[in-house]
Amino acid sequence: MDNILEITNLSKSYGEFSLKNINLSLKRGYIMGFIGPNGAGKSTTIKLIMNLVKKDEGQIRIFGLDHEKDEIAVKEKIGFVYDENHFYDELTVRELKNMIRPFYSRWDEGLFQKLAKDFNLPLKKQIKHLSKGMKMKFSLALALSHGAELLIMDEPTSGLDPLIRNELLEILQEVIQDEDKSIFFSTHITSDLDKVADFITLIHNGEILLSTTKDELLEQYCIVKGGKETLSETNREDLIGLKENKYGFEALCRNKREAMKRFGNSVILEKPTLEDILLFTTRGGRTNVSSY
Ligand SMILES: Nc1ncnc2c1ncn2[C@@H]1O[C@H](COP(=O)(O)OP(=O)(O)OP(=O)(O)O)[C@@H](O)[C@H]1O
Repeated sequence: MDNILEITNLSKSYGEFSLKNINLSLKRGYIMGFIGPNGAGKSTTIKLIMNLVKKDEGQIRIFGLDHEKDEIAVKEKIGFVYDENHFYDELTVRELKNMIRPFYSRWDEGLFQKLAKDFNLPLKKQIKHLSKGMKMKFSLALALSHGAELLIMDEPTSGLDPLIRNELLEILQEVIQDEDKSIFFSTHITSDLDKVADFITLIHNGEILLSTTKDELLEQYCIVKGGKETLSETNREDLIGLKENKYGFEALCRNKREAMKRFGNSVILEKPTLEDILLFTTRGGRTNVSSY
């Protein structure tokens, strides 16, 4: 297996919040969606990968290299696209591109010009006058023009209107046609991932609750709905995010076959969306989630 990103036993503590023993890996040529509610630890994990904050423990290997010791070599091949205005506001798009370009030995000016055209980037406009969607596309054009093999994107679609979001997702799908590239993409908008993600990693309270292929997740998990009388001490053990009221219950189950065996025809089994999986696994109440 050719892992482009491999995180092993990563921990980081910030007083009240801590990332606990994070393990995940991403293969070359795939898109991983990194989902979790607000404050789950997504940005912290990304900052640790980018070596913007120091880890307490663990190992992060990117392209097989250590992210601290080999930082320069690693960063040449990473495109970091994130959701804050990190640009010099007064510069124009062209001026900023010219400032960034010398830092990358593999810069491809022809590709930048092509992307600028495809994305309709206004080269003469000051950064401060770009819309959020345009800033995101500019950031992506910079990343692709320096030959990034791994795109790390922190909430790239948040705050974008549905049209621009869709456009951005289509661009990502095109990027991934090049089998050498991989994308690690954090979001709390799960519908973005329905379309593009190959793998899903879910983080909650600083812990990875699951990390697997999207198809496996959507095929194996199911929502169980039924009357209260169908719940027993044994069959409730496998239920995730169980909600009960006086009429009945609903919960998520990790294994559709197991749910069929346990409940038979007495309940309704529904196919969950990624959003359902996120909501059931992270909401209060009884949870029972394995770490894959
Ligand atoms: N520098 C810091 N010092 C102290 N606490 C921090 C620091 N950075 C983040 N935290 C805390 O760590 C927790 C996780 O934050 P993080 O930004 O990683 O979450 P997130 O999953 O990206 O959330 P969101 O979707 O809201 O951006 C939060 O409780 C946050 O307050």
